[in-house]
Amino acid sequence: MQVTVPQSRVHGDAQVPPSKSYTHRAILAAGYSEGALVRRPLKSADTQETMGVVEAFGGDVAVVENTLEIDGFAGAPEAPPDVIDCGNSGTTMRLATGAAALVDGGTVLTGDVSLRSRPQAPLLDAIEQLGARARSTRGNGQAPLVVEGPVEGGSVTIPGDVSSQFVSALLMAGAVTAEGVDIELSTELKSAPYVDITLELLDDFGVTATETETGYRVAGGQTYEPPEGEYAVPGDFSSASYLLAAGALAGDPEVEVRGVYPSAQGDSAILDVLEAMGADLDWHRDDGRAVVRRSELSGTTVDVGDTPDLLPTIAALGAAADGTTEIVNAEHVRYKETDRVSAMAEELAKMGAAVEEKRDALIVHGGESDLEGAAVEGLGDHRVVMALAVAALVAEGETTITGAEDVDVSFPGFFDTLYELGVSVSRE
Ligand SMILES: O=C(O)C1=C[C@@H](OP(=O)(O)O)[C@@H](O)[C@H](O)C1
Ligand SMILES: C=C(OP(=O)(O)O)C(=O)O
Repeated sequence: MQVTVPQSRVHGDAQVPPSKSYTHRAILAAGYSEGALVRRPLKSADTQETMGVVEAFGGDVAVVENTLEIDGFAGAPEAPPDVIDCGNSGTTMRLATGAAALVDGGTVLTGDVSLRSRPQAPLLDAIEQLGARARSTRGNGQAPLVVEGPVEGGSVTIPGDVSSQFVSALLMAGAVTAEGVDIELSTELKSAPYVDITLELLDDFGVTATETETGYRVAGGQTYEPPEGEYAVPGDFSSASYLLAAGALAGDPEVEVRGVYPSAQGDSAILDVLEAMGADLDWHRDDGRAVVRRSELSGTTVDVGDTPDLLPTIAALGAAADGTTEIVNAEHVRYKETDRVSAMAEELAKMGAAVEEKRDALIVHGGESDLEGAAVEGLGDHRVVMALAVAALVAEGETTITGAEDVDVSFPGFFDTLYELGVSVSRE
């Protein structure tokens, strides 16, 4: 699907969708339990893949209105009856690979063309360190993957600068091993707040895991069980970032974003980034509302080491702001659904932005000329599509974006929400 977004003003209020990261973890944690309810889950393409994983390992997931009723596999995933296809979802593949290490038997995992190009080797290597077999069928560290368990637990050394999801996967699986898992990081950890999300979610399911001086540790023999048998998912700050950015660039005069309560989500930093760029906003933390008014923005420097998913949004903001925006510590942002550093450089350039790409940084020289509507590509990446739609709000004329259906990965109602905020989006 291609969408056309005309230069527009936005006004009104919008509810953010539930968090993708918490939903994935809650579904799998319920899978590791005897059974649990997950309230207000994100229903999207990626979280659907994680529901499939729980079923593949012997659990059951029923969608009943706004709740997932999950029968778990009680810490003992069964050998899946078929190949597990994780679609486009890196989180699903990494968390499922961790669970596969517990299976007394073999698990084969694959995904779409994007996911089959993303790095998995450090996780495979960690599982081998725990004594199981874990291979990439092509020997290139990418899916398809074959994992043959079971592991009993133990110690692993793993780099932290490729994906934090490897750590999250080992912690979630490690809790139900006999011996537990000790993770030593051999490099600095990127995307660290996502491990904090994992620790918080584990705690909510009655599982203890801790940060150590050199990494993380989870004791074995633990049982997943949320209080009262249920867990409610909070709102998603990565998704909120597009709506907040839309308000700052094109609010007429303001947009109210609802469902943004203080959270372990690193991407809540979007509010600080917007303030640093000069946005006029109020974050009412107690009632989870942020009101953002159209503002003259100026460039800033943002380190996205902790917040890789904000890069596309910040790049779009930078293209419309005065002065230079430097997005640094961004090398790991190249290992996503697409290489987002080069994707944003190329697509924003088509809209007239002056963008410089470095291996680990994206430098956007905003305000040198006005953005112009253009034909741009979503490149199979939901966040690229949404960030380009935000830039389109302030680009002269109209912008067409290909692959707009990819928003289904994390924010299925994204274009409906823009429409409700007053943007005459057309789809073909
Ligand atoms: O664990 C998670 O929920 C996620 C971790 C991050 O990935 P990396 O840890 O691979 O950077 C993030 O980019 C992704 O969207 C979601
Ligand atoms: C990178 C992302 O997700 P995943 O790693 O789960 O594919 C994302 O949502 O931006």
